[in-house]
Amino acid sequence: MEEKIRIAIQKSGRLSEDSLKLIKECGIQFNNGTGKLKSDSDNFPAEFLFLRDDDIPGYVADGVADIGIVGENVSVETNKPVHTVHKLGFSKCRLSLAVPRTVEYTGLQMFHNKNIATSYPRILSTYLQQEGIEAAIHEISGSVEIAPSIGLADAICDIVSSGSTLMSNGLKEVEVIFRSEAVLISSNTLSAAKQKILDQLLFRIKAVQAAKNNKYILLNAPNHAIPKIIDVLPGMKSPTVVPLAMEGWSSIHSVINENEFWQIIENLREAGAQGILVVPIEKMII
Ligand SMILES: Nc1ncnc2c1ncn2[C@@H]1O[C@H](COP(=O)(O)OP(=O)(O)OP(=O)(O)O)[C@@H](O)[C@H]1O
Ligand SMILES: O=P(O)(O)OC[C@H]1O[C@H](OP(=O)(O)OP(=O)(O)O)[C@H](O)[C@@H]1O
Ligand SMILES: [Mg+2]
Repeated sequence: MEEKIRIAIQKSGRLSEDSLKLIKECGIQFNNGTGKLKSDSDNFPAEFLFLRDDDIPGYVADGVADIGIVGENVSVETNKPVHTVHKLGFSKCRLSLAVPRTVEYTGLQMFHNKNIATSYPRILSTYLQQEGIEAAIHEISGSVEIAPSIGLADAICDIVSSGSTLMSNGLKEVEVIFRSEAVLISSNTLSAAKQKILDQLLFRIKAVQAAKNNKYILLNAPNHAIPKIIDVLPGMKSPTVVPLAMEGWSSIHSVINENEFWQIIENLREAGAQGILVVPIEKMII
């Protein structure tokens, strides 16, 4: 029988939608109808398991799943023997210490002998130990932000993204202790056949990510401006230059990175570029 890789994905929550989107962008089809907890792909050697995110590192470590998508926060907190294969760039958040808004924050020393509520006791205790702070950690599994207002703790350590949950619970963020994003994790003991499937999947993921981070650019320029424009454009190897029907003009094509996008556009205009078109890239194989 053909070998398949078992991929664990969060059933529903903050990671689910982007995880499914990434799999789809990798061209992998499967049916994840409501309530379905297991599904086979019909065009890639993979089987999907839909699980609670906290259980994913454990399943991957035990070999029940071969690979999985989880937040780094959960992977580090659960401390299971798994390998982090690749950062996926979504579900970005931070783990922060927060105190009631009315408290004047004077520094980490303030947490000495205080009671801190969190769902991340391992990450928090490692951090406090490194910083030489002795505090009591009160572990709770959810709705952590409520703890100070009901007298359960002096402070909290929880996930923050926009900060709006902290704000609506009368809290303020005072220290970031960990930054997280979704990661692909794998078992430390993959068979050679499964490793090969993982490599194929990774190749596709990297092509999808590269496409998102880059844009295809087309522009027109008078031929005398071409050397200056080529200096500005990076290109995958070097820009493509093709003559226009109009004598003395060319069309130049290249690929530019999202991060340097506006600076490059400005430089191109200064160098004499006209009619600049920027289009998204579907997949990019470097
Ligand atoms: N507000 C947020 N913004 C961005 N990423 C977040 C946010 N909250 C959580 N995450 C990331 O998404 C992961 C899953 O969050 P979610 O809230 O869905 O977990 P959960 O409630 O424990 O889900 P489950 O029911 O699967 O156990 C977190 O571990 C974290 O990495
Ligand atoms: O800074 P913010 O943008 O407000 O995001 C932070 C909140 O998001 C997460 O909870 P979520 O909304 O996923 O609910 P949950 O606690 O039920 O998982 C997290 O546990 C925080 O409470
Ligand atoms: Mg969970």
